[in-house]
Amino acid sequence: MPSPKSKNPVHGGGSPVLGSSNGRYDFMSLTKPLNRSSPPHQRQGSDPATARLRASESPTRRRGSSSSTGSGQGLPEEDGLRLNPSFIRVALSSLLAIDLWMSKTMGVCACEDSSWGSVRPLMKLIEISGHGIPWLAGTAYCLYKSDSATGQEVMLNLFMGLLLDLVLVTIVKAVVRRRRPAHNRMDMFATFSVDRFSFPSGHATRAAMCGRFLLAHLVLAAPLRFLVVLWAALVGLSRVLLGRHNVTDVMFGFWMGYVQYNLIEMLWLSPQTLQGLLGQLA
Ligand SMILES: CC(C)=CCC/C(C)=C/CC/C(C)=C/COP(=O)(O)O
Repeated sequence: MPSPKSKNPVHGGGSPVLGSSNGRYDFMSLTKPLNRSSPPHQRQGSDPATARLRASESPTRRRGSSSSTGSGQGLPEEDGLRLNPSFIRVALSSLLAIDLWMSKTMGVCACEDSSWGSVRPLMKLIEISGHGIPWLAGTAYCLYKSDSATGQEVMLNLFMGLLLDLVLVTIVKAVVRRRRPAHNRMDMFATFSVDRFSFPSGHATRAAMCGRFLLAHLVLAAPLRFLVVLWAALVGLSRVLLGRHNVTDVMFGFWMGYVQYNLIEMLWLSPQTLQGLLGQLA
């Protein structure tokens, strides 16, 4: 049965607020109970004695109660609880709208005809510098060429980190399935089918993870450290400028890559661990 509020939402008294009914946003009362399905005589605590008892209960117990008194005393709390999901939904929708608007506005290199179309080749060069294939191939080459045990250990862990990154990003993309921005041209080099999804940006996760890895294990000189940070930031920025991603894809990607580096440190493969693993395999 349709709720009387959805028929005439503003006539409920109290302050109207946004809420969702049947997937559409309606106005709801802040001061009237929402559940009208049970008749008033079946509601708990409708007699004055029970209402007094309930009023003396601790806030925690009152919060746990699922009924409305109709007296107005416990209502703001209960309504507050009911309103939270709607508020979160409205906040998320607003954030999403801001994200889409910012991403579209910033996608100034999305194609040659775009306002910054002339910078597109440079952005695509930065894109390749954060691609998985050059990173995996370069790390494998350094691992092969390295003649010190420390060098091999570092390169091996970087390689494992890059594989871990590919797996985690693939899983998250497959679960979230967020489409790339409409203004993106799908002319990326060497992509998997899951790369038609945009959340999170694989380039951003790689840039953050490899950036942290380089700073912690390989790059010591201050100017070079600055360049590493600049490179990671440019990789992220280029994803939005090229129209490949929304801003939130890149921000989440940076966070995910940052956390992935912590995972590499936790799972760090020492030469002893490696020898043990290889020994078990042999
Ligand atoms: C050896 C092997 C399995 C290599 C795969 C490397 C590869 C194709 C990585 C995909 C890189 C890519 C296009 C990621 C998408 O990045 P977004 O920033 O657009 O999410």
